[in-house]
Amino acid sequence: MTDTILDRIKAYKLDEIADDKASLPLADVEAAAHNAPPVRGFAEALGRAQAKGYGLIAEVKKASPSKGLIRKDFHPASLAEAYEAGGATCLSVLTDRPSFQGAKPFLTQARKATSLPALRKDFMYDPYQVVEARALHADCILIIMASVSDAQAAELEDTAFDWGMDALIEVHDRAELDRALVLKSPLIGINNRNLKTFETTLETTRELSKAVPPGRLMISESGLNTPEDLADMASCGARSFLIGESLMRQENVAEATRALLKDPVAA
Ligand SMILES: O=P(O)(O)OC[C@@H](O)[C@@H](O)c1c[nH]c2ccccc12
Repeated sequence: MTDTILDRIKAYKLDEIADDKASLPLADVEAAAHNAPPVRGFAEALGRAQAKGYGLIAEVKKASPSKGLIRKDFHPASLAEAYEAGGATCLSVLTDRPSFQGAKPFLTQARKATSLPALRKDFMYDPYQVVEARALHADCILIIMASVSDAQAAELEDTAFDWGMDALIEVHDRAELDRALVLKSPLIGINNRNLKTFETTLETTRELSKAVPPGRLMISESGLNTPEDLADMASCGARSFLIGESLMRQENVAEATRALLKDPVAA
């Protein structure tokens, strides 16, 4: 079978982690994590936001493997400020370089420019990366069920909780959702994009949302473009969203964020 993009990402990520561990031992990363500013409650902020409207995790994203360069004029701190001004609840910052042209300092820069909790958006396999996320000031990490075993997922989640962070558990099909529900985290992200084929359809949230039990906080991820899309997802019970590309393509990001969050019925 030919490799999927996810297989290729995993291969270079494991090499990267080995290199990072060799140049900066875990004890040093832990020391940096201990010196990081206090955690901002990520799940708590989403819960509060969606109690009165929508929760928005706005993504600082320069490029992607499927779309190439998304935004030329790219300054993580000013983009984060624009998101906050437009009403975003949380930030997501890509730290993966080979596929997304991200960088680890982008996370620290974006978070520091706002008072919003921030997600480290990367492909996580090793607890080392979770501690590193906190050292970069992350408040939440991503666990992609499509690319980890059950044991790995539990280990990543435990490490996040040990450091006071939240964990967003990402799923794309029913089997991944069932595995995610064995974990402790209340945050379930339904990715509308298949990370193996890049096919994106909101049908994924429409279908999988039916199997998410009450008590979990559902986040619809990827391929969301309009207030009507958000209303569609909300009618399935997903009132929090992870959105990158459609906002990153706009010249005025604050204005675009505000416009996207407008209730399409009231507007
Ligand atoms: O740019 P979009 O279509 O709004 O999607 C954002 C986010 O959901 C997407 O970047 C994403 C979801 N899961 C991921 C895992 C790794 C990298 C990226 C992602």
